[in-house]
Amino acid sequence: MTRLAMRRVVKVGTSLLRGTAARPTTAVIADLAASLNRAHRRGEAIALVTSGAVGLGCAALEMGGRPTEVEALQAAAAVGQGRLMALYQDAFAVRGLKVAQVLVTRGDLASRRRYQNACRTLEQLLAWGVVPVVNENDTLATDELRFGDNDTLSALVAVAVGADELILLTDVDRLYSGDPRRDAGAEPIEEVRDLQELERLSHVARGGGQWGTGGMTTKLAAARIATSSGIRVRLADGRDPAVLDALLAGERVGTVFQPSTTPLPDRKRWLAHALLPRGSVRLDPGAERALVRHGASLLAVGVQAVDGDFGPREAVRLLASDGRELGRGLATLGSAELRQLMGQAGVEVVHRDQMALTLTPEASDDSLAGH
Ligand SMILES: Nc1ncnc2c1ncn2[C@@H]1O[C@H](COP(=O)(O)OP(=O)(O)O)[C@@H](O)[C@H]1O
Ligand SMILES: N[C@@H](CCC(=O)OP(=O)(O)O)C(=O)O
Repeated sequence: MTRLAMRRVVKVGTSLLRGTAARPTTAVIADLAASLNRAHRRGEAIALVTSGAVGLGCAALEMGGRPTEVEALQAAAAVGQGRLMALYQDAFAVRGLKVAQVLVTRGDLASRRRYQNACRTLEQLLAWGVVPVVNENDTLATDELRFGDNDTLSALVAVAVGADELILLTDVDRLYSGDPRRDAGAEPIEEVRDLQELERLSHVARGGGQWGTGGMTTKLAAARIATSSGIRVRLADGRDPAVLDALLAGERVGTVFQPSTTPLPDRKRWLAHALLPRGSVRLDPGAERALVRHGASLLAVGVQAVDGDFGPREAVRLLASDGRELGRGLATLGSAELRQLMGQAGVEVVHRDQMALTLTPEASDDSLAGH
């Protein structure tokens, strides 16, 4: 069935939600509700990914800065998350819109079953015209199973709902060639056309402000996940309420990251981006060419090295001989057995159907040219 109405995921960062003396958090959320309501009335489906639990918790607890200890962050999030939802609920209710709280951890989305569950629940909420308000379950997430920033989470939510567009609202008006806070000569970048250009820009990204977590680094990682899944990404300044209206009207504001014209199919999106790799397998140039150019399965004969400790059917990173990530997949063999068998002919390591490559053949050709 083809969907006619636009489907968008809007991510609102901590830097924005904390508000300022001139525009407090309640005003930020009221403006968001007004803009999203206009899109909703046009029949568009919207999911919101919101930060702010830790920030609002800290404000409620009258802390001067963001604590560094995990317990304090998790406890502050428990205080702030309820407040955050109350603010959204009130602001949206004024306009007759219903919201739903959805809290997830990285571990939830890495499990195929729970990921599919999340997809179904989100789909049901959108079908009811309810706005899902998604955040990481900060209070329970453990170090190895957490996102930490909401950029990556928002990209996976966009993948999960099959969004057309992901809008990242933050406190800077677009991507620059350096952090504009520190580098006055940083040049604006208005369009990133494809994954290769995105890879080339990875060095421009720096960390975030005092309250934000990932800065531009995680926004570019989110753009990589979304665009390789066929989702357009727009990065813009949410401090001016008119900006979201302009974005929702399709106007060119901020930086646009164009979607891949050859997006990964559904299941492979999950394989490539939601799975948590337990180790990595390094390929020789011949194996890289066979996978990237010819869509072949990975055989032990092309494996140069095995890192980490993984069992059969667990996720691994597939690396080129120079360390570039080619993609991810579910291993047929565990790491111990693979170490014994690597270099041998006729042994399958990752079947092509259980593998998602995120490096384009062109980018691979560029780097293989030296071999
Ligand atoms: N290349 C860059 N272009 C634009 N902003 C950058 C860049 N590198 C770092 N930044 C910083 O990233 C910040 C936004 O990230 P962050 O504070 O994590 O916000 P959020 O809470 O919205 O995710 C900006 O305020 C800016 O100072
Ligand atoms: N889940 C956290 C948000 C983490 C965070 O700050 O992310 P980001 O807004 O991407 O810098 C919270 O609600 O406080």
